[in-house]
Amino acid sequence: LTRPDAAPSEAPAFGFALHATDGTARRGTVTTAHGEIRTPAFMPVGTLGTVKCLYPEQVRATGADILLGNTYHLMLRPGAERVAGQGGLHRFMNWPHPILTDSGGFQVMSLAKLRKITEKGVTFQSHVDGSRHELTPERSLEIQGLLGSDIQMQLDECVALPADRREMERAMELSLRWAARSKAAFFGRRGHGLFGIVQGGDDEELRARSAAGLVEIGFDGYALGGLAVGEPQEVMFRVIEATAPALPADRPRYLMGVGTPQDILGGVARGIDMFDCVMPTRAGRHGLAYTRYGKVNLRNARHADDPRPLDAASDCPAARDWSRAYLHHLVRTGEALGAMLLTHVNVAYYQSLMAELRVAIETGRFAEVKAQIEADWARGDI
Ligand SMILES: Nc1nc(=O)c2cc3nc(NCCN4CCCCC4)[nH]c3cc2[nH]1
Repeated sequence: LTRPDAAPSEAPAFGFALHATDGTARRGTVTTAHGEIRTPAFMPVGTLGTVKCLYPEQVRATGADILLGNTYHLMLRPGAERVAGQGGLHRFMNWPHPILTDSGGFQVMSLAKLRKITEKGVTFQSHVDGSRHELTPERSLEIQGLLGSDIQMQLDECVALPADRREMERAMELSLRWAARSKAAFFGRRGHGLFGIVQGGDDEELRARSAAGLVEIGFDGYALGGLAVGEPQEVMFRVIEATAPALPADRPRYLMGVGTPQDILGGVARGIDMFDCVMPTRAGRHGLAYTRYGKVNLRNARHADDPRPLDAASDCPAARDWSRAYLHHLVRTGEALGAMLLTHVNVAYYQSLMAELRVAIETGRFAEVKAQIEADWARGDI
């Protein structure tokens, strides 16, 4: 197994250092009990304690500093107390680096049945076996503590867009009350942080009230929730532009559930530090590759006799050492290696994009690097 978790007394304090800015783009480092996170950062999603189709060491080799896990899924299977009994999620999945866990509210609304939201919390039926469960701000943090996650998220309510203003206001104000309860319930072991989540839909006044309320309570970092829920990209960017400046510059900013490479590039440009999305892993299992020159659908017959790798210049073996013809064959036949290789390609591409942006901000060349990346995407895969 991996090295034993750092004893609480040795763990460094949770922190964020801002090293450089270029316009509104930021380059920083988050410090946690399980190590440092270079920002801007992309978190591969490991919902059930695994980044699907990859070994943890492969994920690490792509440059990922932190993974995302889900309270909702892990509380149902295998159960938070069971994971704690196995030494916590880091040891359970053999990932000795930082882990962030989502709080479960969003997943309940998108997956569970018979959901009921009250002031106390949310009750729901498991989408797995119909069993009944309750999540409150306090229980969500208890679960995240049992999992041992380094960055814990408050329980919140995310409304789908478009929504009417009263609905967005109600959910935002409930989330703020749950934020205060989360702060009171959070026993942050050394090196562990609690993030508040800004809500307010696409209404800039509600977003400003939510941000101000969270800053008043005080968190180790601030997430922008309620986005990537069906709104156009320009609406998401407008909300980020209205919200980011209202958040403390010396705390990480995390845009939840985002997104495509284009969304991430625009988010970094507007001052976002952390991202997560199922896109690279899910797309890999469906035969879709992300490359420097855009997306390549390996199901397409045009690849059947193409001897070229996806990207001969990549340092990811999956993008460099196999032909498109072979990848096409694996995808068409539904072979497991197809999902494994394309997941590896995609996670490695997302990490190479983040690494390129971190260097661009450090060297004051963000605008020209952004333009070159967008030109390469426009050129397309030839
Ligand atoms: N606690 C919490 N609060 C949110 O407001 C939230 C908002 C979110 N918005 C997304 N969007 C996910 C979009 N994703 C794009 C690729 C296909 C599957 C869905 N994930 C989210 C997760 C979230 N978690």
